[in-house]
Amino acid sequence: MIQLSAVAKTFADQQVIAPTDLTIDRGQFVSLVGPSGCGKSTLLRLIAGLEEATSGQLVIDQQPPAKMQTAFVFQDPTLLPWRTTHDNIRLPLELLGQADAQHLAKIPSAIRLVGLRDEDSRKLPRMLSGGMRMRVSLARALVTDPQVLLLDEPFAALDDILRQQLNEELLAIWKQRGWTGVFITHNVAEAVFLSQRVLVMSARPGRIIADVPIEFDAPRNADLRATAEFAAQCGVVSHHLRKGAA
Ligand SMILES: Nc1ncnc2c1ncn2[C@@H]1O[C@H](COP(=O)(O)OP(=O)(O)OP(=O)(O)O)[C@@H](O)[C@H]1O
Repeated sequence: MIQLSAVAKTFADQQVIAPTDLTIDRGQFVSLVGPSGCGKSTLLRLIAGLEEATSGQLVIDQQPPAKMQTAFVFQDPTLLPWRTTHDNIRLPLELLGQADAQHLAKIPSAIRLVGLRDEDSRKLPRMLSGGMRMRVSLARALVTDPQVLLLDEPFAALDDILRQQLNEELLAIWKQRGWTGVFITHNVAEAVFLSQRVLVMSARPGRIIADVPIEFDAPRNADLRATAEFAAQCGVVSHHLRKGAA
């Protein structure tokens, strides 16, 4: 469980995040939407332990976040160009001192989990499409079996159909692996499709102004996007977004 109690963040006298209380249950998938610059990435970095709160307390399963196993996926896949798919995915295991046979054996299943083929494991990033590079980035995050997966606009650079396909695959992986997910997006439909809750932040200093439960049953697929209920949920989130940006 991720728990924030009155967590605030200030950079050089400018408050970016106003005191915020938030609880995210273990295994929940939550999206974070809000106007540009409202502090979404900063909140994610606080959860990852990459930034320290200026005040308040943030714990994951009662521990400070730096001690927990979290993994990040960014919009830019940031693959090392001289390393193959396999060796890019191997990198976090090396950094964690886990480059032993038992851990390395997880790489082929991570490659298959994200929809890549075994032969892709020998390719360099320049030989892969944008979507395939994002899959490698996702596999690199998942190979360490994180408890918390933090995703900062991972699919923003991809075309819409591929983005929808990756949304569906991400949900299937989440169901299978059960990590806690915190997903930043500017796309309301993406947030509603993926999440059990959509948190809406206000303009800076960021505050959570709405916590919208999304209760669609599994499986969530392309048919769901075409329903009136889905459009209505997107409308609710958009309404809060407009209020928060004002
Ligand atoms: N390390 C830092 N030092 C100083 N200011 C920072 C730092 N990191 C973020 N900021 C500022 O904090 C504010 C919030 O940034 P953040 O990236 O969290 O917003 P965001 O909601 O993710 O934005 P976007 O949607 O455009 O990606 C911005 O004004 C940014 O310039």
